[in-house]
Amino acid sequence: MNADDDLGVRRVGIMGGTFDPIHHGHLVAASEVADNFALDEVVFVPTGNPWQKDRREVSPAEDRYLMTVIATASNPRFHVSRVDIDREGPTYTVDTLRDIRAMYGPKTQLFFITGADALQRILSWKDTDQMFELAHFVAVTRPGFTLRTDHLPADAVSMIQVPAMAISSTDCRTRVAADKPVWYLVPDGVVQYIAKRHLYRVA
Ligand SMILES: Nc1ncnc2c1ncn2[C@@H]1O[C@H](COP(=O)(O)OP(=O)(O)OP(=O)(O)O)[C@@H](O)[C@H]1O
Ligand SMILES: O=C(O)c1ccc[n+]([C@@H]2O[C@H](COP(=O)([O-])O)[C@@H](O)[C@H]2O)c1
Repeated sequence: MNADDDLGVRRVGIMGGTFDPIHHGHLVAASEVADNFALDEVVFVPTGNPWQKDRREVSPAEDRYLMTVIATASNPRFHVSRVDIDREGPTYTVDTLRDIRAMYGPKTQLFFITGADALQRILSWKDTDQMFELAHFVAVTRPGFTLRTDHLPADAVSMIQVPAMAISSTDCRTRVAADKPVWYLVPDGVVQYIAKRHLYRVA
């Protein structure tokens, strides 16, 4: 138990991502941050309209949402929120944080989890000053990317080292398209969901 528990403050992690598909890199990142920051829970938030991704490549939101539900179902501290997929327009993290805060109430401390690659682009996101006021940002290491925070306000971001998972959603999609396996890169249920819905097949 930490000091915040005594005051009734709930520590909630937010793992935002396009999750097309969700893979073990996402799950390890969330689990490691939950452990390091004594989080009560982590809410996975699939994007609605990820405006910085190439839209042609993004699968329907309901497929990405369901894969996220399947991947997180076995962990009692992992949850999935529809706030970003149910909101119209481009997905901005400042809106995600406002919506989650409204749902959880003022006695909540929010921790937004992000990989090293996303952190490099974070100053191009919308309303970053407000974003940094709404949550503490936790950046995790990712193979192939340098984790640095010298361009960001010192007290807004923490960095942690997580076990290296050289997995990306892009690589998973490419593998499925080439008829190569994604077993053990993504949870078993997600492998089966991809096959059932014929996701990432070229024809
Ligand atoms: N292997 C990984 N290790 C650590 N963090 C990761 C890893 N993969 C993704 N992340 C982080 O998870 C968040 C969501 O990532 P996203 O859903 O875009 O997956 P992705 O693998 O980067 O996708 P894509 O290859 O389609 O760009 C981002 O903050 C990203 O930096
Ligand atoms: O707020 C923004 O402008 C913004 C711009 C790009 C990405 N994000 C968020 O960063 C998270 C990871 O995004 P992505 O595109 O790497 O899957 C996800 O929660 C996005 O909503 C947020």
